[in-house]
Amino acid sequence: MQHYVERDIEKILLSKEEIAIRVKELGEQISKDYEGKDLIAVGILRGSVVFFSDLMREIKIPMEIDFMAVSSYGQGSKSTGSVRIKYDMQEDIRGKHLLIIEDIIDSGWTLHNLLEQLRGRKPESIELCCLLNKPDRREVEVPVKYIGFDIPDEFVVGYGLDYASKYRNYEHVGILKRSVYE
Ligand SMILES: O=P(O)(O)OC[C@H]1O[C@H](OP(=O)(O)OP(=O)(O)O)[C@H](O)[C@@H]1O
Ligand code: HPA
Repeated sequence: MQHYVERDIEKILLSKEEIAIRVKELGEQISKDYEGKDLIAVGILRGSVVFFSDLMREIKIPMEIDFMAVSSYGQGSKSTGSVRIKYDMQEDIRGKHLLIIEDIIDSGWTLHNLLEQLRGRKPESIELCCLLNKPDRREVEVPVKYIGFDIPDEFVVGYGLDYASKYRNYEHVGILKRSVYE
């Protein structure tokens, strides 16, 4: 059966096979960097769920997991200011090494604002891990230690990423046809 997403995408940007190779590399790097450390990985809902579940299985050291859901104020023309926490993590991160897992960094405001808030909770360290990075869209500098892929300024869906809450359940990352959103 043809996947419904295929009707609406221009082309596949990253196949599930390419993604799997890169996710394995990231998992190996994270496993080395955090060996002997108290690691907690926190996934940002909802876009990161597919990446998160694949990545955690490539991390070969003890770890905790948790989740948050956030939204930036002023979506569209995303502005400075705070991020609204819609669902907070359940674990206390004081003294732990926190690794935030995101699907994509675009303007950078979501992660910039989230970092500000989480620093106040006094984790031992905080690092960011994003599957996708759109460097051409950045409005604020954000230190992302682990990046899966730099991608062009195109709207992408699949592997957890959505447009209007659809397309998350597509196994590849595809470029959405402009006719879908213009
Ligand atoms: O760098 P920025 O310009 O701030 O954009 C990146 C954010 O936008 C997306 O979230 P979205 O609000 O679409 O929520 P979702 O994860 O539920 O899809 C994505 O998951 C990041 O959180
Ligand atoms: O290209 C994208 N796709 C899905 N969600 C996003 N949020 C920022 N950029 C994107």
